[in-house]
Amino acid sequence: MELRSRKQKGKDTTNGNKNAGYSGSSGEAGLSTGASLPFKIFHEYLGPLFFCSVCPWTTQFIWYTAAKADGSFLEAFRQLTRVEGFGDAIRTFFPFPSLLSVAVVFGYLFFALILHIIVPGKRFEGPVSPKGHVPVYKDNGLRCYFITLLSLLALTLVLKKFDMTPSIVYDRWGEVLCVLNFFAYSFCALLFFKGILAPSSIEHGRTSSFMLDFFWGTELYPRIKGVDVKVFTNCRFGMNVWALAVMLCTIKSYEVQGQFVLSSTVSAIIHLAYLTKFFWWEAGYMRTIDIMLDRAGFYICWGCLVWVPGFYTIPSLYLAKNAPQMELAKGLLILAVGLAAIALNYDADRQKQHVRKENGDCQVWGSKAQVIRASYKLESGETRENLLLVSGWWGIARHFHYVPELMLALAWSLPGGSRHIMPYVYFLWLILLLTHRTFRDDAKCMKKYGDAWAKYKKAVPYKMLPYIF
Ligand SMILES: NC(=O)C1=CN([C@@H]2O[C@H](COP(=O)(O)OP(=O)(O)OC[C@H]3O[C@@H](n4cnc5c(N)ncnc54)[C@H](OP(=O)(O)O)[C@@H]3O)[C@@H](O)[C@H]2O)C=CC1
Ligand SMILES: CC(C)CCC[C@@H](C)[C@H]1CC[C@H]2C3=CC=C4C[C@@H](O)CC[C@]4(C)[C@H]3CC[C@]12C
Repeated sequence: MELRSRKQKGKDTTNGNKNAGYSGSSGEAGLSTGASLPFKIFHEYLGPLFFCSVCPWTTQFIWYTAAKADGSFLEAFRQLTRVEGFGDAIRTFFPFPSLLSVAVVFGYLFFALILHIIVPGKRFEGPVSPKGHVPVYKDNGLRCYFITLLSLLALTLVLKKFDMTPSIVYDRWGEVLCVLNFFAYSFCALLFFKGILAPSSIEHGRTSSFMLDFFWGTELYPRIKGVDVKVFTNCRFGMNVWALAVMLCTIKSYEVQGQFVLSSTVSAIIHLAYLTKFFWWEAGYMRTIDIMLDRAGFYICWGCLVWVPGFYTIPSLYLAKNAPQMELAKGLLILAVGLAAIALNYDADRQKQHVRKENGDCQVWGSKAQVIRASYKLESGETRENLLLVSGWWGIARHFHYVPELMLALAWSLPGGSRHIMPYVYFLWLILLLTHRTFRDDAKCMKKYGDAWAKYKKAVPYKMLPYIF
């Protein structure tokens, strides 16, 4: 069972726009009163409405391109122009789910939930929130991940005895995404009301816009029956389904080609190394923007329930049917670059956390860690202190660790070759997401640390790449 939060459940109906907390975890989505009206309308209504309506079409279109148009967006668009009216478009891109697809989705949701509840893990605390809430978690991510992957391998062997294959899920991917959409939308609606009517902690609130509340969420750390919602949607569901999808696509590629092809195998190994690293470091993930800043709304929850399975899997979905031949030397080089980038990205995340754990009393790259002691205030007025690392990876640029993140994404896309743009779409998306994130994080830290952050910015002036950005 998920451990209970240390802080007592509390009520706070503060308008999310106007919270004065250090990080704006409750108010970050809101606007300062000085924002112009068109911007406010876009930010609070049109933007969220756009994402909530366009994103499901995007993931279905991706599936359609991989499954029905040989990975060619041009061909998929050509076919799109042939559909007659909105109803026909819906039928084409949102295939009516079979019983099997419903069983696969709900069966896996149930499996993941049970696993999360019964698999033991060490208790640990997340960072203190602006209102003083300290979320408590159990560290069982890596165990759940390995059990999940082993279960798929066992299932594959059992099905083989009956001349069946789990890659049937790949063949029904369009339907699976439809079921996931249905579930994710309903779940986000439930979370919206839960955050207003029965919040799990003091970190909740509303803005003046219903659309923004649905998109961004009404609660930062919701729990249902003791289970942390974001741990479940982001880690137990999203990241595990990503790994399962990579494996299913590799099995599909094996069936299509009659052998393991180097290109799809290299891409799969880099993916699985990355995902294993993620679960190894899962406790650290509880200290990132997704958890500290983003509430449990459409963005994070629908994102991890549908966008991760439907969009983050693009290179694998493409390679399942279109894996090109690749020379051994090229494959090994890509593999080496991908694994090195994963190690580098992990080391940067680890370095920052290690220095804080040791209170700066440690070595970074062979010399004493250079730090800025940054104080910040909780909404209660209580003052706390955090260390900002100024040496090591964090002295090169303020988000230098995003560079290896991009490199590894490129490494698992390159095996797709140069016939189509499709395998690179995830990489292109990641450039936008991470660039935007450097601005979001700067704004968040400036608000939290003030002068200390300004001092860090002066010492480390570049956001991601020295002399460039
Ligand atoms: N594939 C994907 O879609 C994405 C992957 N990622 C990956 O997820 C991981 C986490 O990234 P992300 O969530 O963006 O968060 P970061 O790891 O960049 O963490 C940001 C937080 O770290 C703290 N911090 C910032 N600078 C310093 C410093 N110099 N010293 C110590 N602490 C500092 C601040 O939090 P505090 O309040 O504690 O001070 C800041 O808000 C990365 O590996 C990233 O590459 C990230 C985004 C998308
Ligand atoms: C509504 C959609 C258009 C947007 C949804 C975005 C989210 C699904 C993603 C936003 C940030 C992403 C992540 C952040 C950090 C991560 C750590 C990394 O090691 C693994 C990946 C990830 C968990 C990643 C997952 C998707 C997001 C939450």
